[in-house]
Amino acid sequence: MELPVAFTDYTRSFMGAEEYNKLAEALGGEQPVSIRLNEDKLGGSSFSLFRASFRPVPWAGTGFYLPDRLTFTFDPLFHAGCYYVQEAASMFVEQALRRYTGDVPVTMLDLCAAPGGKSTHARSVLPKGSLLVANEVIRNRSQILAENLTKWGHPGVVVTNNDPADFSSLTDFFDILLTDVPCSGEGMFRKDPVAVSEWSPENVDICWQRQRRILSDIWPCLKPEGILIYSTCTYNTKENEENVRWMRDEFGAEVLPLEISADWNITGNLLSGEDFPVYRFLPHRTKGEGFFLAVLRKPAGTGSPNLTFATANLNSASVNQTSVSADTRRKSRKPQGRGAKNTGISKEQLAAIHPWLVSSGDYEFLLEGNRVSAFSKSYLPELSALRSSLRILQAGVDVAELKGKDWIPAHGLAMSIALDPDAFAREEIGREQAINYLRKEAVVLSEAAPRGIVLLTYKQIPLGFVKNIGNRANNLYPQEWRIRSGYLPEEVLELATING
Ligand SMILES: C[S@@+](CC[C@H](N)C(=O)[O-])C[C@H]1O[C@@H](n2cnc3c(N)ncnc32)[C@H](O)[C@@H]1O
Repeated sequence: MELPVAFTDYTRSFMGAEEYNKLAEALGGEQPVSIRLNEDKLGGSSFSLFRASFRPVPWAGTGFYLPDRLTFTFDPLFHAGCYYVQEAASMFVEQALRRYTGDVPVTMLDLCAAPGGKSTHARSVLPKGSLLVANEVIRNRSQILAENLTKWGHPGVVVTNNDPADFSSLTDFFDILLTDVPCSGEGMFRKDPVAVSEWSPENVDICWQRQRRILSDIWPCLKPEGILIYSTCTYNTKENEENVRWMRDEFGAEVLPLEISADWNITGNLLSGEDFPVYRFLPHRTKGEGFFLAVLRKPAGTGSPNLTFATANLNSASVNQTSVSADTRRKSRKPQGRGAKNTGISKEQLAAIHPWLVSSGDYEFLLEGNRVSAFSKSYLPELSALRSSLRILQAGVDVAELKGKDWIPAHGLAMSIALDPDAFAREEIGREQAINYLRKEAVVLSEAAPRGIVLLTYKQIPLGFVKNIGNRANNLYPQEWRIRSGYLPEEVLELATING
């Protein structure tokens, strides 16, 4: 691989020639393939099977290296949210979450979340009863984020589409912040040739300045003693150690250690004269791409400082917009609840869909026009506060839409782990039919199949709904998520096959 000369010179200067040469050699080598399984959907037995057959990613309880790339697009279990294809090093976020969350539910913001690798991961690792807000500033990427989180199926998620500065009124709101910031992407050189062609020293400078602006914007939203996890997929110290040092000095943050095993071959601080704990993954030492992570704690009892960060090159957004106190926030706009007025939906109609969720009493059923979603009652004040400042794409489980007199269950419900398994008639289908269904083509079920709304399953995992009218079944799969490729590879390597 031909690397930019300025990158080579700079990286060699802080890594040393020997280490740099090994890195450069590894960048020309093969990329490992890794996935993270969804324990909530697959259950325990899949994990033991995988552990017996594949090498686990040592720092992630549900991560595995695969010998070959699965044919993800044509694997129904991929579309059903049973696993996420994720680069192994970035699964290290799990160590930070496990070390600094206990058993008590937390409110977490994943600020730069699309396409959703770390959000889906965090959602699997956070203490039970926690709320995750997953945000992405770029509109079309936020749709992909929402899709991936819907498929992952956890009900305790809000997806937003905002700039970091839009969070400014949510002071002292989150217990955990994850800032997996946009970066110069040196750690992706092996995976993505575009990252090499787009690299320049000027871009590194733009990146570290943008990262500081993002951090300044979001820091006030962290509660005192809250935890910020900072990560990049780049090697240079400007976007890594120097930004962590800047947060330490500017915000009074404490840089925290993680427990790691020597076998993981993680590299520490490479900034001369500093030894605060940071965690670097270098591809010649660990099986994965380049990754950097540090954990910082906000000092106790400091009200949020009014931080501003100005850069010469960027339009810096001020964070000093009008702030509301936590009390005022809690009194703000209440989401429309059960039996809300002016929707034309009666309490009786709404009651008919409550049994579709397990523990339905834990949820508030929220109406928007003819659509109903279910959101945890424990987080309604937080949802109100989020609603008052952010653009929310989805909150909780999308349950159903009333069409005429009939409730049509939403695809989000089929994907959700909150779905009551006995709520709908089920029909198990084979691979070919599953692919047709995911292409949103017509599906014909067996003569014996039940009529009406039927939940299709593949290997007993819910794939989505159809309305079976006998000679055909109307496909209720979301049009925008359908498999567009008409091509079907002759040999398909899917999770179900390699999982025995
Ligand atoms: C490294 S990627 C995130 C990857 C994601 N965390 C995951 O694990 O799948 C960084 C994200 O930041 C978003 N981004 C770009 N500019 C941004 C900005 N100014 N503020 C916040 N996020 C930004 C990008 O669109 C991108 O989705």
